[in-house]
Amino acid sequence: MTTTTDFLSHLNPSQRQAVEHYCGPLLVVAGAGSGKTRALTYRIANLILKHRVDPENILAVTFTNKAAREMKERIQKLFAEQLAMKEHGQRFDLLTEYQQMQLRSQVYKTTIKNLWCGTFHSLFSRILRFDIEKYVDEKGRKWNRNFSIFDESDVQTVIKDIVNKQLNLDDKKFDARSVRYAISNAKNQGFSPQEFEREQPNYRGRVISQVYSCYQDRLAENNALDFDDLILIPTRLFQQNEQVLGYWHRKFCHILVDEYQDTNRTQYDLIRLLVTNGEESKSEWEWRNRSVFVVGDADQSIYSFRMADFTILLEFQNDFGDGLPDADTRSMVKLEENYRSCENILQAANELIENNTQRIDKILKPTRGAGEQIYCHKADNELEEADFVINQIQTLENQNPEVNWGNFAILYRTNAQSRPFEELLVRNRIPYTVVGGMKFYDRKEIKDVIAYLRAINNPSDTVSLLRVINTPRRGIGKTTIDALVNASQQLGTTLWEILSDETSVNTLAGRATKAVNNFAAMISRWQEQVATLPVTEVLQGILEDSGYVQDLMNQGTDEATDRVQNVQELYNAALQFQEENEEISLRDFLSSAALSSDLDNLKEGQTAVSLMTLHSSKGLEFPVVFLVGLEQGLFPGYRSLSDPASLEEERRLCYVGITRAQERLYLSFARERRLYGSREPAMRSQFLDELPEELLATQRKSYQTYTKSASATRGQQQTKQNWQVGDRVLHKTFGIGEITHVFGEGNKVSVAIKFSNLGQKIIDPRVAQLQKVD
Ligand SMILES: Nc1ncnc2c1ncn2[C@@H]1O[C@H](COP(=O)(O)OP(=O)(O)OP(=O)(O)O)[C@@H](O)[C@H]1O
Ligand SMILES: [Mg+2]
Repeated sequence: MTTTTDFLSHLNPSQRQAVEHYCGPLLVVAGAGSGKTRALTYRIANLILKHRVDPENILAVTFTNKAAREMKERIQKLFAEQLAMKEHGQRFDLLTEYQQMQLRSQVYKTTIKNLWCGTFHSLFSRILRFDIEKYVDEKGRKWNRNFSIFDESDVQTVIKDIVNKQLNLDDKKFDARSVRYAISNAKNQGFSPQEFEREQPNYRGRVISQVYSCYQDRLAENNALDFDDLILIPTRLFQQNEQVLGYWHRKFCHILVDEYQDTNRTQYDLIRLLVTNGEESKSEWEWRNRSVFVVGDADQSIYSFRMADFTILLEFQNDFGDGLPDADTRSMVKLEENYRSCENILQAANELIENNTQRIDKILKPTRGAGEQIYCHKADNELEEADFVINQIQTLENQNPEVNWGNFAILYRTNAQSRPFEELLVRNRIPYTVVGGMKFYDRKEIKDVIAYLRAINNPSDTVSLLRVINTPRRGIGKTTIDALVNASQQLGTTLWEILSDETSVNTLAGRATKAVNNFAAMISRWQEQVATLPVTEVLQGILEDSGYVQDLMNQGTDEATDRVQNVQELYNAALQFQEENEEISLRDFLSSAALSSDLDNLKEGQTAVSLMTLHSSKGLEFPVVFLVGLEQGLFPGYRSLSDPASLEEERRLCYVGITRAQERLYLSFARERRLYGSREPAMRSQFLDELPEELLATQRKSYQTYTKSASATRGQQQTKQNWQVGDRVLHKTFGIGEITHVFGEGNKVSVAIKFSNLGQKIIDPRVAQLQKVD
């Protein structure tokens, strides 16, 4: 008979030490692929199985929704295996399908559904659905439980409106994007508009703080929150209200955080408040039956542009170990074996990251064989690079029966790089997903339908009402809408209060009176029914009543048919949501929709090539990885070339990319690239030069075939000017340097020169009047 802790045999001794840790703080630091996430997952299982912790008392924070789902699936599997032995005396995989299904559903009901496991945003939006009514902001404003979550495009709409109409600012100087970024930064640092204004030394900053203040007014008027609020407001609420904090502190006795190196200050504040109940430190006694367990790798900290701060990880032991004897030795575990990547890949990653100065040295030992060499491909341009990658994918897929499309990932620095790969994948009929690209929930038709649901759920949500009031067209024109909006602004009421009052509508809406009244009556009707009907019925009902789908069908174009299918897919999502969740009200569905991304659609074992930015690839692994666009100015990015700290961040990003690969890694760069419109010569990334040469193979054969076809389309190759790699040259400003690359042909030639103090620069020799020196 198997015991309940048998699953611990899947762990090495250090992982086991981490998993079996029960009370107090514990930090697990280790390099990529060393089983940190596995340790965290198993620890949850161990808390429940061995220490009999109620799943409701566990809070597990992951970096993506996909990671949360995977974690829950793993735990479900572990538990089902345990139950199989206990109830049937058999291994799970030997049971009948029916028995397996029964066990899984039993585990789901008793454990998984009660576990609080998700991203910071999803977990804390759930907490706000309980408690936001107890929160009061600095101006005394309140929100109710049905709050809407504004996504990026809602936020941009609101900001544009404030800049252009409310404050009459020049939208070139105060473009919505940069203003939004500044406001988001302020929020991530925990500043209210007033606090932010006090920090501003100049005119621009003060104007932005004014926009911030108006923006907060709008959010409050709409009973809405943005993504940053989902973190900031719980922090404030916890600081404001001891009882609320006390409740959640008592509830979550065990808190676990994955990817802790990418936590920002406000997220950290939240965790700290929950762990300590707002007290300075905890004595040994107070840690009884309580723990905080975080795992991370400072070398994989890649979100500093979102204010992530890996010193939070480095300070963990001081932060939470205060008041404990020998906190230093007791509260940290290091993992040193890498289980993911073949030795060559791992060695390349290790050598690369050693070039960073800001790091703590750590050991990462291979457990797998050397594997293949890393292939480095030099392409003529971005099209030929894509050609190379897709060819390799096809060849590997054809040659190996056990390989499927899901084994491949193409990773790039910026989203804009995906297009040539996508085009070739489509042309070759290879299934693929773009992770984190155009999100399903960003599509127009989905946003329209969601806006209907949001307006029903939260009638104060003017942004949503305005989106659907005349979609599909029902004869409510701009003049009527303006009149209604103006009236609401002048009276200081919500738009809905005007719309739902027939007398006001009759006075204001002119010829559109009937249409407006019908629209308002339709929304009210569904508002009344929402409490008693499942989401799917509300959705179907509003789609019929509003004529939205009918209108699309009448259009009869391919595009409209696509849109109808997407709306159908949303219905499927609602259905799935109802089947999977306990809390199935419309507001919960809207929260989950607002927080999902395409990353969620990538299911385990799915057979499609994955395309994503390096940032989205964190925590994932693939047998074959193509890391493309390794060029100076692209990766590392242009701005980081003159800023050592951000160069180190780019290097960490490269480390993340390399360590996603399990068996094969391909690196590529192009000599010339068209990006954002213009075609520019490019130079191989310095990161390539930082990798051990003996591990790299250049694919001569395929390189030659590809260059042949590419140059054939361009016509005869012209001879280069007499500049050659290795030439020593004198530049009138930068002094003497050595040519490392020659780009372009004929009179379009440019050269890369390495200057001893300045690094490499690309220069047009004619403009710079370069002179050769001996
Ligand atoms: N003790 C072990 N024995 C065998 N395989 C293991 C062990 N621990 C982890 N693995 C496997 O190694 C791979 C990497 O594990 P995991 O994703 O947990 O690493 P990680 O440290 O979280 O990586 P990252 O830093 O990229 O997030 C996974 O496929 C996992 O199943
Ligand atoms: Mg991990």
